[in-house]
Amino acid sequence: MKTNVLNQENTSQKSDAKTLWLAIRRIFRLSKPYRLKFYVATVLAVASSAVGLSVPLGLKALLDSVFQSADADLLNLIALILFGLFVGQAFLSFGSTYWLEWVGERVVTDLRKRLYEHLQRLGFRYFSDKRLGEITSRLTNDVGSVRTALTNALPQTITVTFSLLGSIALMIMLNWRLSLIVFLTVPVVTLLTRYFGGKIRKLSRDIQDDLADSTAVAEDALGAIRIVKAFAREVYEVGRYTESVENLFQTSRKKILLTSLFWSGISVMFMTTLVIIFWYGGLEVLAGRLTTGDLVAFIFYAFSISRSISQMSRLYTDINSAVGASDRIFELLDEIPEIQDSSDAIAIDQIEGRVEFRKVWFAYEKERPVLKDISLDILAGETVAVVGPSGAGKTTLINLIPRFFDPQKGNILIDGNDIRHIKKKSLREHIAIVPQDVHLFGTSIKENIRYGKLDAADDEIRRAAADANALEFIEQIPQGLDAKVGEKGVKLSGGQRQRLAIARALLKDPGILLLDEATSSLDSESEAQVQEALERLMQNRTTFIIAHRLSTVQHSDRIIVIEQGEIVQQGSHSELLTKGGLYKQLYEMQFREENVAR
Ligand SMILES: Nc1ncnc2c1ncn2[C@@H]1O[C@H](COP(=O)(O)OP(=O)(O)OP(=O)(O)O)[C@@H](O)[C@H]1O
Repeated sequence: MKTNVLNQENTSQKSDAKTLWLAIRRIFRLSKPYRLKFYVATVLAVASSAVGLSVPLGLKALLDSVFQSADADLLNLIALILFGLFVGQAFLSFGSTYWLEWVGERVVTDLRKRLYEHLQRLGFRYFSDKRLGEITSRLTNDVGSVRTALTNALPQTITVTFSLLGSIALMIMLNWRLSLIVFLTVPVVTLLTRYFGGKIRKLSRDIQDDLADSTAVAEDALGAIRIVKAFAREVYEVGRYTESVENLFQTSRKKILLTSLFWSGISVMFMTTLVIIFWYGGLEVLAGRLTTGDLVAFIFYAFSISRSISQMSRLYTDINSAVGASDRIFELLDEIPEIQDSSDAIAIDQIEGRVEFRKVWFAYEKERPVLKDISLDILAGETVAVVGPSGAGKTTLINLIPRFFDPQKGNILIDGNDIRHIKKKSLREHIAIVPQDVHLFGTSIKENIRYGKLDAADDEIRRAAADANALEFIEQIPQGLDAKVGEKGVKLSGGQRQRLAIARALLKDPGILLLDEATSSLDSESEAQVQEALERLMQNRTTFIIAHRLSTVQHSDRIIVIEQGEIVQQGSHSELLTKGGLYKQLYEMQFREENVAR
């Protein structure tokens, strides 16, 4: 039983060391494009430590010239040389610091770009499973840790190892018996480092998780500030945030405690060793086996060894911290985008707009199909309303057309081409969505409309705004089209935002239009204006409309009724009313409710 536990510990230590090593290699690989600069900087840093190593020898010569040879000229010369060495060291260290930091910042910039690009490629599923704050935390906080590993930890490891080995060699040359005392501490330090290193790495990952968690909590609440205020939940939200940052504090405190304990332990050990060296070295000088210069040089090397070993231990903890954070970055970079272009995917220039669903099955989670055996054949230019109870699968159905998700079974075709064989970018160029909850970017109204066609000229934008019934209200705003939209468009009403979204879609001029409850949250005056704009937008394109209010979809060419992921009815409004069934029930229920409301 006991051996089993030991074996397990052994294996986990080995695999720990392996993951650590793999992560370091991966972090190091990020600097590949700047390898030359990195190597130059490292060589400069090593040269600077080499100069540092020669300083005690200079001091020894200086002291011996005074105490043993009593030679003033030699003393002057050595002092000059020492001064030269210090100046040289300063230059070398400037060069190495500058270039290492340069490489670090460069790698961080590249990594941020790469992460962001990767995030943009990931599918909907990834974003619906994660909180936004968690993702942004990776872009900001975690990337910073990789920078530390690359600019500080890795190069320092090289220079510290160099100066450690150099000091050891020179020390043995000076007096091997005295050196033995220093070496006795090595196994203890190694054991301590291994023990604390693993724990610190785990805590570092926990810290990054807690940090991400608190960012997510804040972003959640600040993003929904209207709801927070409407429910007067400011104090509650402060409480939620406080709890998460306090958690972070507790984890950080544990890490600080462990790091400081470890550090102080090492420090005490080395100071004790130094005292022993002073004492034993003094005895050797008294016995005539060591000169004063030798002893001073020796003490310098012992200091240098002590500094190198404690630096190494610190570096080990730093690297462990960085690896903890970098795990999260690499995890994100390794996430494979769910929706990818197949190798034979084609780009399409123009589309007619015929949409076919062939026996389509879709599930978000295994064994729980949300769409079941959907078959549809929609003609180009047709207006199709998708109706049904809440949770029936309406949004899911239209989300499959731009490939936000891929069905598990069956195919979707546009103009006879399976959408899996159309380049994703090209497919989405031909589809526009007007959702219920319009998102506006924090730029100008003009830029928000231009999002539909990035190279649109100003007069095209103006025309689109006019056709979307938006120009009138835009012109009442002092800066007009150039007015900035507040974060998430808080300065505009729901109906105004809808009309900007319509202008955006008009500019895009897509073959297929998806309207997801576009008018459901508007009052009747706003709705009339939006409805009119929508009708203009729907002309000559295949349109799918999801609507809860059936009065808005009566004039559609076809109404599809979905219940629990299945198409239960389809036909025109009058056909469905005559046939009876779910549509008639839903319609009569709403008709009664609207009459009561009046
Ligand atoms: N990202 C998701 N992950 C897991 N399940 C989901 C996801 N999105 C939707 N669902 C589930 O799939 C089902 C269909 O959802 P969908 O949004 O398509 O319905 P809907 O008919 O548009 O509903 P509503 O009219 O209320 O908007 C629901 O049971 C919903 O809980």
